[in-house]
Amino acid sequence: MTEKLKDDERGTLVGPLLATGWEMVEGRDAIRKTFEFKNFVEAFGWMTQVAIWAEKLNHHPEWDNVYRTVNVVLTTHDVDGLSALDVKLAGKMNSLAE
Ligand SMILES: C[C@H](O)[C@H](O)[C@H]1CNC2=NC(N)=NC(=O)C2=N1
Repeated sequence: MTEKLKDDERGTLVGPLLATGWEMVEGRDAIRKTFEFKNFVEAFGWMTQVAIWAEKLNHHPEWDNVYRTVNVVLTTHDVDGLSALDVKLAGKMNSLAE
């Protein structure tokens, strides 16, 4: 069963993500990041790869895409806050965008 991150876990698990452009969402227990790509095809290709991982993890982003920009919010709806799945998917998104 997925659990909401405990306070003492957040520094070690979410902290490193904040150093890579992720930030806390105001008023939500969620993280957000804007990814910029060379063009729409690159952006959509990345979204496609992420979508496959989201299905594999059964954990899905809240995202929108305008041309070469993808705005992403991650949170775990089942626990109404951040979980290890958000950390895992955020890390995967980062590595797929490198
Ligand atoms: C039924 C299905 O397993 C659940 O709705 C999964 C799907 N993907 C999900 N994605 C996210 N971000 N949070 C969830 O709680 C979640 N739950």
